[in-house]
Amino acid sequence: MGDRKFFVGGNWKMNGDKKSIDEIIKFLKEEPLDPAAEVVVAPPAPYIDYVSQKLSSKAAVAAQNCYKEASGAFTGEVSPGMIKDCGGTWVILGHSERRHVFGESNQLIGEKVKFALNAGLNLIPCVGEKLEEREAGNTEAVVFEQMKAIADNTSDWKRVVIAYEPVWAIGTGRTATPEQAQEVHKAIRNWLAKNVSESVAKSTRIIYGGSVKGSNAKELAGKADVDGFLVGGASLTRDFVAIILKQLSGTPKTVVPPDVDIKIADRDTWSYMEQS
Ligand SMILES: O=C(CO)COP(=O)(O)O
Repeated sequence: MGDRKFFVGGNWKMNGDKKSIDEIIKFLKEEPLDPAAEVVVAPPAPYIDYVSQKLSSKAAVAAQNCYKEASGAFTGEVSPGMIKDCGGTWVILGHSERRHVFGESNQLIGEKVKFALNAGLNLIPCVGEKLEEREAGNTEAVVFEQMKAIADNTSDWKRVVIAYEPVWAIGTGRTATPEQAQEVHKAIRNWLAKNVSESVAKSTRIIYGGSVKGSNAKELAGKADVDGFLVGGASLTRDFVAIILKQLSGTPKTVVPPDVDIKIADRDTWSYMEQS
C-alpha cells in the first residue's frame, strides 16, 4: 500500500448512550493504538461534542452525515460548520444506509461532498453494490457511477478516504473475501487513475467496510489495495482495537465484551476476540 497511512474508522451508527460511550472511550484511551494507523470514530450527531472533548487527541471524530447548506430551514439536518464547532473534523457521506434506507441519490451525495469539502471537513464517501447488482454482474458499473458523483465534486483528494462497503456484507456477518475486496478496491484505484489522475489513484486510501472483525482484519489488510477499514458493529467493542492492531489471531468467540453493554439487534452475529 506504499505510503498510504492505514486508516480505521468506527461507524457507531444509531447506537449508544453516554454510559456505553464512556466505556468505548475508556478502552480507546487505555489501549496503545497503533501509531501507524489513523483512527476516526463516528458517534451519532448528538454525541459529537461529548466524544470530541473526551477523546482529545486519541482519535479524530466524524459525523455520520451532513447537509449541503450552512444553515437555514432544514429541520433535522446538521451542517459541516456545526460538526466542526463540536470538534468533528470528518464526515461519512453516502453510507449505504443513507442511500437505501433514506433514499439519498448520487446527485445529492455529490452535492454534499462538494459542500463539506469546501467547508473544510475531511470526507469518507462510501460506495458499494447490493447483492442483486453483484449477482447481475453490475458491481463495477454501480460503484463507478457512485465514484463519478463523488469525483465530479471533489476538489481536494488529500482530504478524501473512499470506503468500499458492499451492501450485502454490512451487518450480515458475511464479510467479503479478501480477494473480493481486493478486486473492487483495485478496480476503484484503476478508475481513479483513468478518470482523475495517477497520483490521486496512488495516494488515495480505499478502505473496506462490511462485517470487519478482529479475526478477519489481518487477512483483509494484507491485500495490496485495502488501506484500512470502516467498521460498524465491532467498533462498539474492544474488538475495534484488535482491528486497529491487526494482530490478533485464533478462534473467534461469540461473547459480549465484559464492560460494554450495547443493545443492538444483530450483536449476536458478531464475533469477538478474547483479549489476552
Ligand atoms: O456499515 C458499516 C460501516 O460503515 C459496516 O457495518 P458492520 O461492520 O456492522 O457490518
